[in-house]
Amino acid sequence: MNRTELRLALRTLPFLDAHRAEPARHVVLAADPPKLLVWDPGTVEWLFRSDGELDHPGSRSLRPLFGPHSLLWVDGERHTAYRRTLGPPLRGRRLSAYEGLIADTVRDAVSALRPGDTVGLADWTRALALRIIARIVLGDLDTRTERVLDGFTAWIDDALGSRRRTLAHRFLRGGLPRSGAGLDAELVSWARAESRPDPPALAALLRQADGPLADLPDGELRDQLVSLLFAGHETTASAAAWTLYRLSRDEALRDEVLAELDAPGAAGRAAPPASAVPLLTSVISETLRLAPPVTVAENRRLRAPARLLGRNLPEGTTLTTSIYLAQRQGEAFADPLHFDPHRFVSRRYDPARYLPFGGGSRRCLGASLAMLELRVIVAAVLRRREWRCLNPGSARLSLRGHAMAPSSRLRMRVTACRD
Ligand code: HEM
Repeated sequence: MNRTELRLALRTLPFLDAHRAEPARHVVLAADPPKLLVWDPGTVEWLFRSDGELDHPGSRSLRPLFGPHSLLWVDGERHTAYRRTLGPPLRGRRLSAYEGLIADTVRDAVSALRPGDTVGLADWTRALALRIIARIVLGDLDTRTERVLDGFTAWIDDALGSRRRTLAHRFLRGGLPRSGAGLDAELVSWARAESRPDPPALAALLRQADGPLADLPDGELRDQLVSLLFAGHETTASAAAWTLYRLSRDEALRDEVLAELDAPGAAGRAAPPASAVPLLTSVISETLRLAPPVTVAENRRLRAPARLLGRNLPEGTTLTTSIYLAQRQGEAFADPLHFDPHRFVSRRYDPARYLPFGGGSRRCLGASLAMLELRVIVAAVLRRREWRCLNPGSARLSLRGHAMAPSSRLRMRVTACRD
């Protein structure tokens, strides 16, 4: 790791902010083999369009956590088979089958919030999002599986919970802590157990898959479970926390969103459709713009030389798209550092400039699920509770592994129940 990469690893956000106005819209991180961080829209568009001819090697920090078989970095027919198995249930009409399960999980979490309670916002949304994705991936929860989730959380906290510890693990101890054979075995046995048939647990769909995914070995199944649980909760939790925080700080905006939730089309629906709540959807979109939970898309590596960014780049070059910087450019977003949800109402942005879920053939598999969860969580909290932030000074962007989450110090005090 050279000095530029070290600066990026140690002081990520200051490093990125310092390059925001860089006219070339890329930074060379390493020379041999070349590694570039890019946010030039033409290059981002090319990368997404060329995805089928690129390798996706994964990142140094996440690869050891998710394992070598994770669908995040397999390529070719195995990757296609994973997307064909897991993609359709997570969008369109099949996704709505999970609405009840999501709404029930959110209802229980909100019911537990009593007036006078103080909660760490990031931890609260993280625990909730993990319960939701665990029920979608693995099936329903009982006391034994609750303990498995506790073990999963303890492991992820150890690996990523503190930036300093994460860096110490990586640089001083030779890598992030592994999940351990016990936790892996428990996850696999949960995934292989009979689960509710409807809506199906994603693990059951993997168990029943044929073609390249028939008879998945335990090790490969474990990598997909960890990948789905992790990718499916840290991200959504971060977006939920930021959205709830923004709304708690802006009463007028909160009242506008509440009025929308009371209007025909949304009233009485725990999972209001996006079309019925355009302002709420815009608040979420603007939150994902300024605080993208995933700051960089997956690494893309050239299999053949290419001319990009005015340079001749050799085979083996790694290009990493900076979602954070792409979404803070003034030519696409007027007054780019200002939080303004109305910029998203009845407006769509170029997918190479607004890309919280990445793009191309690796675009986030859970994008529609995440947006649905966010609508359900925000609608339930706004309708049923009033709370205020006790320490807005802690509402700074901070990194947790690759995810950009609010600091775990950010606390909310529940002031009233509306039920
Ligand atoms: C707000 C929430 C979320 C955000 C911002 C987010 C963002 C992303 C991004 C940026 C990528 C990389 C895309 C690329 O490189 O082009 C990705 C990949 C992925 N995400 Fe999400 N994600 C979210 C929620 C979820 C959820 C709920 C799931 C659960 C299924 C999920 C599963 C995945 C998977 C499996 C991939 C790898 C796709 C592939 O390589 O084919 N994500 N996500």
